[in-house]
Amino acid sequence: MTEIIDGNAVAESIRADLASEIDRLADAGVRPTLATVLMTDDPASETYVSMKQGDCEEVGIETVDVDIDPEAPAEELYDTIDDLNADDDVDGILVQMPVPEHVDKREVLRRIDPAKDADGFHPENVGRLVAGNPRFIPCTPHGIVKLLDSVGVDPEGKDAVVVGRSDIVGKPMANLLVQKAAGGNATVTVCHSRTADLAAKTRQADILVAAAGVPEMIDGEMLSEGVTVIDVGINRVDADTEKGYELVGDVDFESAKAKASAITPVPGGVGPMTRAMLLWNTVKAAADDASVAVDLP
Ligand SMILES: Nc1nc(=O)c2c([nH]1)NC[C@@H]1CN(c3ccc(C(=O)N[C@@H](CCC(=O)O)C(=O)O)cc3)C=[N+]21
Repeated sequence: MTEIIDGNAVAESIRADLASEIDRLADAGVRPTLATVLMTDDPASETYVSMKQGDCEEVGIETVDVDIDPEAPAEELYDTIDDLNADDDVDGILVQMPVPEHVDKREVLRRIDPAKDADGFHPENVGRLVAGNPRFIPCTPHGIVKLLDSVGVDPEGKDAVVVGRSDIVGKPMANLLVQKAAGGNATVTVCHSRTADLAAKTRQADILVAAAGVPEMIDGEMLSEGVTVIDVGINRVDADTEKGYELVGDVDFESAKAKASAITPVPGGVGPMTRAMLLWNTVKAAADDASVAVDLP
């Protein structure tokens, strides 16, 4: 029987644990606050940001919600970041990606105070992760480590194959899987659009993480029996539904499920975990700032 990994349930349990740590912080007079900055009209981005705000409300994290006209000069975003950095009430900052073309994305990531970097994308935090001394771990790969743990899959000694080398998922995922710490000690192969004979690599996988952003590119033919499949893809494809689209992953679910011992669905797999670990980073930022000890899940 293939286990369907329930990201909603794991995320719910992490939120419950975080909520009790947030109560503990409240006793110490600390109220974690996350600022979200949205500089786009993209409906998917708007949906994600409003879901993140709903999660915050559920666990007792305050939110500051900044909307910037996508046509505004880049300086407006840079100034907003400076203001949020200087605001003692703000613990975590998230600038929703992608930002418009005329904004320098690298400048955005550099500009966020690394101590408030709820995404873990600042070069200092990336460096710390690679050096084996992480502070904020990027939310999607961090959530995937928790999902593997939830089904008792320990990466140690296993062959892990990551498809996709993005800065926000593929690269930090590979780093976590190879690190000398819990959730790591795997043998990691990172594949991408220039990989020759992708299927030969993916068939080696005990753990397959699909994060290329290409709908259903990984199918059962490319997998070996017993693999654990983690599907990071959240692709909106046109469909005859009420919303006019449906969500599909980077994995062809049915054929992959036939080979897998465990697999994440889309939706309801990795997505909810990305949001849960954003809360985790925000609580950590607030606790570190106030020098209050917390026991994070
Ligand atoms: N600075 C920044 N940080 C991010 O973490 C970030 C970002 N920018 N830009 C966009 C991506 C995408 N992302 C998602 C998170 C959760 C779901 C999620 O919860 N999905 C639900 C369903 C969503 C739906 O119904 O549309 C699920 O998979 O079950 C999706 C996508 C965070 N991102």
